[in-house]
Amino acid sequence: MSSTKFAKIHTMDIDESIEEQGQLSQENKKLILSLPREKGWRTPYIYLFQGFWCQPAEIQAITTFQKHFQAKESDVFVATVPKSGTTWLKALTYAIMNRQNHFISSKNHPLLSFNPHDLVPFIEYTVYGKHDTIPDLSKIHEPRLFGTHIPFDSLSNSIKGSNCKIVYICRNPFDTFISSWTFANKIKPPSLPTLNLEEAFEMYCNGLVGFGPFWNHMLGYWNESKERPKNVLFLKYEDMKEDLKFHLKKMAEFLDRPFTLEEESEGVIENIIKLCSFEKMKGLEINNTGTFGRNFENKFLFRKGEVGDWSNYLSPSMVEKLSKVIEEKLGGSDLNFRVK
Ligand SMILES: Nc1ncnc2c1ncn2[C@@H]1O[C@H](COP(=O)(O)OS(=O)(=O)O)[C@@H](OP(=O)(O)O)[C@H]1O
Repeated sequence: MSSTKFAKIHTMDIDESIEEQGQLSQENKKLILSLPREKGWRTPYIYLFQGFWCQPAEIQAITTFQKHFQAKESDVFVATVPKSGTTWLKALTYAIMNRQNHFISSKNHPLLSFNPHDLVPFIEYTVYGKHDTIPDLSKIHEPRLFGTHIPFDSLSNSIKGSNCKIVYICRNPFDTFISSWTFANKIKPPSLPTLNLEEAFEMYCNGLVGFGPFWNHMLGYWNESKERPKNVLFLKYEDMKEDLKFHLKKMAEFLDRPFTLEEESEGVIENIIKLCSFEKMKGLEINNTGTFGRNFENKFLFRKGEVGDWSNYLSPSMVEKLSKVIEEKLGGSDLNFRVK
């Protein structure tokens, strides 16, 4: 594997978050300087890169990933809109994929001692984001499981051209917004002021949010799931909440690991549901003490886990405005959401 040298940048001409987020190569610094930027949610700025908004360190990780990642046919990606059920979907996918080696009812199941983000690492944070050399992925046990928030169009060509599987989840934009806003204020550096609800809401409605606009993110995977249903499975948080058993069976079939009749009669599906439930995961020691990604506390990943909590925050005029945005941006597709 080749290695890339990342030079430490000592300038104030981009923004301080670049220094905070780590080292950038000269090439990436030049690239970032050329991009449109706007105020960020938990970094001073976010940058418009390949049609979506993200932070400098993410841009560097994504460009390295795009250049170097070689997909394998057996790879599985858990792709998500941030704050739409990523942690839950990673846990469910891991449990399904590994149930021959890790029995769901085992007291030593990895999901009892590791946060799902450690078991299914993010491409743009953990796999490429923390390295100043290109990571050697050749020794990872197959099938490899990765997570990502990267929009479909920006996945590496090797993924788009391969037979690997992508499980995607999104969530109604009202709850996704509240989850994103509360999370951003919990994990932002103390140097940044608290982001108020109204300001964050305007940014969200204008598409200015990490990996947004959210409508483009959803439509990219939605369209691909229709074109290549064997490769992209499109899920919604609300549907999973409503009937998880049905969706677990769908996921297992999509991942070529259907539940056998014996497994069904032994209650394997119900045990996966319990193992990955909000209450179970929130109660684990690892999820109260550990950290993930860039040292964010695991406990912030588990807030309420409900459909409809937005109604405790948004005014009628905000609801009207976001409904209009959703209609305008997604109305032409047959993609819609249950919001309560
Ligand atoms: N097991 C389980 N079941 C149902 N819901 C769950 C579960 N785990 C996390 N959550 C809720 O998901 C929201 C966090 O979203 P993500 O996991 O996508 O966050 S992240 O993008 O990975 O940071 C966040 O939603 P809100 O509670 O509405 O903020 C979490 O509470």
